[in-house]
Amino acid sequence: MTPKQTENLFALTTPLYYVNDVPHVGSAYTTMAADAVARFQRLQGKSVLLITGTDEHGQKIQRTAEALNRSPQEHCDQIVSSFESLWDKLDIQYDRFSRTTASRHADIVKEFFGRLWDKGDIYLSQQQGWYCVACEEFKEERELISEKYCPIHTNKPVEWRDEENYFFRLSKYQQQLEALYQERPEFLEPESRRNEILSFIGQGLQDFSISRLNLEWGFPVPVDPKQTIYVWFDALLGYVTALLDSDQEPTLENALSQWWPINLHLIGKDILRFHAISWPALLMSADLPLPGRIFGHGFLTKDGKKMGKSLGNTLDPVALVSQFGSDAVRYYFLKEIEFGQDGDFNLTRFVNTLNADLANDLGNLLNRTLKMVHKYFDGRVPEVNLAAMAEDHPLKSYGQTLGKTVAQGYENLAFSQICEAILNLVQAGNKYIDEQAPWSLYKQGKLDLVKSVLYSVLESVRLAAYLLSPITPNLSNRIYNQLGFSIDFNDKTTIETALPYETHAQWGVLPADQRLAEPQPVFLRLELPETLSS
Ligand SMILES: Nc1ncnc2c1ncn2[C@@H]1O[C@H](COP(=O)(O)OP(=O)(O)OP(=O)(O)O)[C@@H](O)[C@H]1O
Repeated sequence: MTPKQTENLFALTTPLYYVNDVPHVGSAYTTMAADAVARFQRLQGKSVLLITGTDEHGQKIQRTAEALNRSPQEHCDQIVSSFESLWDKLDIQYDRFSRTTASRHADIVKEFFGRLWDKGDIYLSQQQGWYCVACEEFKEERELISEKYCPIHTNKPVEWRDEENYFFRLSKYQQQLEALYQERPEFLEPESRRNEILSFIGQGLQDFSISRLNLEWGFPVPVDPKQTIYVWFDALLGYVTALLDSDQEPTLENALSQWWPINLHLIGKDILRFHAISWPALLMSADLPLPGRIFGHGFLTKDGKKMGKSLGNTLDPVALVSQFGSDAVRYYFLKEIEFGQDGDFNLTRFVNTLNADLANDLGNLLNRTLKMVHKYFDGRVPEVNLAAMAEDHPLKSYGQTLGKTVAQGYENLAFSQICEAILNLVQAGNKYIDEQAPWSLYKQGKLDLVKSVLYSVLESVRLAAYLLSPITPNLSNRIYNQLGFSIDFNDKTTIETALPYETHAQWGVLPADQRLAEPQPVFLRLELPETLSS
């Protein structure tokens, strides 16, 4: 296999979402995080491949389609379009949308199955156990709630299964998996998830079935077409199929030639075992290198329960975006729920956070400063001697190190800390301008001081807008435009050259004499609605 050709590539994935229903804010959560990482990596000059898509096979989808009187394919097509349209509304810049019903995916799955078969890692045996169709997963009896529900889907009882299936020899990879987690602790984050998986592996891994009888909706097992390939076997390989260019022959060699191994899989903790145990073991069996890193984040909850399509307790992201805009939704979820932890949604907190952080602290600071620059300096960035500014200047000293801190935050997927660190600069800007009172300095004729104060505040707002741009690209665009730049954070073809991190994440980038636009509110205050409507 050709190793990854250059360090300059960064491939990442969201889960391929089940199409049992339209997406909800939970599906959006992982995708917004993935998009923020992808945008940050582009600013770092990387060529990025952001993969999202849909998992369309299996009993869960077949039953959903039957209940709606649609053919499974027709059903999948309808739901897929709602995912695509939500990603557009949320400004998600994905590069590949992988559908597991694509014919090229069938070729990849067949070839992969063949590798494992030739290795002797697949065999026929009897499968007995409790199956949760909503998870598409067998459950241990001890995991069940009231003896019949899986811990997540407490509205759909598990079903007893007793059938002959093909099995994958997971147990053979027990030691290799243990070694993986010992040698590469960063393979799975956060630490709490890694501990959970280590304890699961420590109990002893069992082989698992990778085919189903009496299920039409899926790919036939290549060696026995009466059986259908298990949805998760096929879904995980959707990440590999997505790596093919549209004009490439669907072979494993082609798929793995450029972007493999994928750098980062972002998932929710519900699908942790599939990614942290089954996926590396399947890849080990196929003699393929493993992905760089998996991050299993927490759940958005409603009344303490995971929001989900199967439970039906979801929040409609389309309604949220229509009412408040995509930046607001992206900022709120990434800032207010620590990535890795669970968090409940609260509409009042949503409105208050956005008004406080983006409308007041950031937006007003820019607005009032711009007004003064228009009044005192004819709307041009005042010229200052940056080198002469004291090293302990509160904005300069913080601004000089912020780019590094924030880059570390994006690498660590610490979105909440990133927002806090940027907000600290903005709040320091507000405090500084109030203390310095440039309007009084102007009256006293201290023009050099006025210039220095206004420049350092504008530069702080610029830096904040730049560093926030992976999370709030439209707000950052508006701020940059008011500061006189004609650069588009949403143009991923030019961003690498027009807005490189190594330059724009520094302090002192705003060019003297640059003409500023007329001040306009960059983030309108939100009103608390009585209800959310689509
Ligand atoms: N409540 C949630 N909080 C955070 N992420 C979620 C949530 N619900 C879904 N996700 C994201 O979607 C992935 C699961 O996708 P899936 O299509 O199974 O959605 P689902 O709504 O959980 O479906 P179901 O309720 O039928 O299990 C998770 O791993 C996570 O990435």
